[in-house]
Amino acid sequence: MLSLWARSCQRPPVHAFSKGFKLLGNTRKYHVEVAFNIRNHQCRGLSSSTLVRWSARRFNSTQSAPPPSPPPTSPISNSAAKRSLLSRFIPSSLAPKDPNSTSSFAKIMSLAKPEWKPLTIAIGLLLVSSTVSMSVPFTIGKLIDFFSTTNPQIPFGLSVWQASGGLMLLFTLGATANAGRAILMRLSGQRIVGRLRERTYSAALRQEVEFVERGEGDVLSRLTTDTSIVGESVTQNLSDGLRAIVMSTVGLGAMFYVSPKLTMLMLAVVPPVSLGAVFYGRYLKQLSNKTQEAMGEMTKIASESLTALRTVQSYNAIPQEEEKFHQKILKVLALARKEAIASGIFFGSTGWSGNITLLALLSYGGTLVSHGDISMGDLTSLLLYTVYVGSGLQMLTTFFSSIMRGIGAGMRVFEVLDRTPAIPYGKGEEVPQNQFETIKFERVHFEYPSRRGIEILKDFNLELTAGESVAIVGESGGGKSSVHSLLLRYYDPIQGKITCDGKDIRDFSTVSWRSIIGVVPQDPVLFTGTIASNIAFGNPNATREDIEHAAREANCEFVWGMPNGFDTEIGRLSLSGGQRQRLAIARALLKKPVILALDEATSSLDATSERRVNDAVDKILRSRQTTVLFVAHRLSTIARAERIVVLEGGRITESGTYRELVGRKDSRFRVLMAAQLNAAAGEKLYLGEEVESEQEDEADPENTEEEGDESERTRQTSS
Ligand SMILES: Nc1ncnc2c1ncn2[C@@H]1O[C@H](COP(=O)(O)OP(=O)(O)OP(=O)(O)O)[C@@H](O)[C@H]1O
Repeated sequence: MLSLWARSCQRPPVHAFSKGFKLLGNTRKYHVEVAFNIRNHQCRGLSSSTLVRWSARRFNSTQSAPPPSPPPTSPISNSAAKRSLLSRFIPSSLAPKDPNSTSSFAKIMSLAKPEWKPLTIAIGLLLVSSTVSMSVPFTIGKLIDFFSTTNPQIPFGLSVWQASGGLMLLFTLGATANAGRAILMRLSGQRIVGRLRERTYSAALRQEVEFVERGEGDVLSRLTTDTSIVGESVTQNLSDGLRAIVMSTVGLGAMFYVSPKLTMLMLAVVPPVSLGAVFYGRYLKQLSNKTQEAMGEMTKIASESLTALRTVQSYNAIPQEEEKFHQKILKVLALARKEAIASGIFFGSTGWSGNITLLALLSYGGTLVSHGDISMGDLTSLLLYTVYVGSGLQMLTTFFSSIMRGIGAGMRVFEVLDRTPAIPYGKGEEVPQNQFETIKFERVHFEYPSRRGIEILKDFNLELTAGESVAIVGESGGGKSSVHSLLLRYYDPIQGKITCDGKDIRDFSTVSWRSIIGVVPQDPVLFTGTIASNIAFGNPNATREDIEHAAREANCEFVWGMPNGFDTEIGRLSLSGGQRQRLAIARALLKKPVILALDEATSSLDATSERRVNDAVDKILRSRQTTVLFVAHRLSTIARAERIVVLEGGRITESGTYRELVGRKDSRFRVLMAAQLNAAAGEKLYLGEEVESEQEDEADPENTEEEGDESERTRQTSS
């Protein structure tokens, strides 16, 4: 009976797997989208407050809970945590000993601080409902004695109906208080989780891209499942814990009042159960951490293949992806099995010891009744109180293990929250004015943090002057895009520096620095929304005229042909490669960048799209208001740049105008271009086209020089 009762009272541990996903069905999509596009968020130089506001809007629109209040600007303070109202209610013996756990515990408690009002009311209601329910065994005992006497007397001279009515009122009061407590706790819990998610999300967005890109799944799992476990710990589990404490202490007090001898007998089971609870809780915390890590890996596999569904399907790689996911699921299940066995053993043995105690109480209590030491009603009350105390103790165990689980999850969440990004976000000086004279890469050495020991750039030097356009050419994988990554401060050099008018760009705030740079990546990313919102990404205040002007400048004429024009809803991949590039150019132009980092799309564009993109680029070059750093592959783009630099072996080996480089008989540039022209000629031959004359035209430096001269002339005229 005790075990049955206890089992019904015991809250099953929150299973992170199902719960996290259920809770986050809608929000998840957005987090995945953003986690995958973190470079875009950062390079747009969105201000922190805009990001938080924006994410909160998108986030809250998918939550049923009331909107969370704006996130506090300061990080969680430890001193505040120590003063936390709720921490006073947690017995110190329950607080974990490991210093990391202790601070995580304090921080978790501090999360409840803004909710102190509803939580205090909830605690008051909890006391009321617990007092009422604790009076039930006593009342039942009295009723049994009342009905088993020949001349029943109700205290205070009340009639049976009056007494019944009074009891009914009391129980209704208890039930109402219980309902109020549950509602307040749940709402506070949702608000706490909402706030925690917002803060974690903001912290994740501010990390250097490498951190998020290396463990996207893990960050998402922290953001979703771990935060909900923490929220659960701080409200629901805490409420259950308080209830358990009230039930056990009041129950024990009542038992001592009825029969000290029987109470001592019952207490024999408490020490072994408590010891078991401590070990069980600690073991569960370790398991919980491992489970969350395994969940992160699982999420990463799923999000990677779902976002690349076209590739997965085109390569018939569904079985392969299923197998990878299955392996991760097996890992999660192995951990869940360990947890199931541990909880089975623990709850089975506590239930067994509870039943044995009850049996002992019945036998010894029966003897006491037969000797007339206690009444039948007293024995009944005592047995019922034992059940209450037993279930209270079991709830305490669950509470302890849930708190341990919450601490484990909290440590993972706070790891992101408290992490200092390797590239500080938004700290540093403002870029003085929106114009500069030179940007220099000075003796830059660079290697990716994930591939230490492999230098991509070795003693790389490059100078850009205001308004100049420079094309970096080189072999694939030579490090051209890495130069852009360094310029945008996705990474910092391991040696050397990048300076703007002599000042190291590391001294500038990343927000301010990135705000002067427009980026057109090789494979531009679109966000779910309208074409207008995609062009205005990072420029929430742009007017429709600004957006249309930028679109016109970028040759996005296809937008006017769409049924809903700029209000056409698009998804990640719902435009062609060329359209996406032009849209990305419009997005960059809207920002009115001082520097434009343009990574040319190579294979995705056909001849017409290429021409449209190049026309758009020409317009930018003609204005000479923007310094352009191209990563270029196609001769048609390369010829447009005022200066070409050849990147080989991690350094610049040649530099000059198109005419100069082509004019040098032994230049590496000629070799690189010849390889490209041969490839192009091969393509045309394959298509059965007449190539000779065209190839001659294109390969003849004189012809391309004319094109270069033409663009130079146009630039000079406009400037
Ligand atoms: N995030 C990363 N982590 C580790 N290594 C990377 C990363 N990105 C690129 N690399 C490596 O750095 C080298 C230079 O890459 P990068 O993209 O800069 O070359 P690229 O010249 O732009 O190539 P392509 O012309 O093919 O676009 C390559 O060997 C690549 O594998």
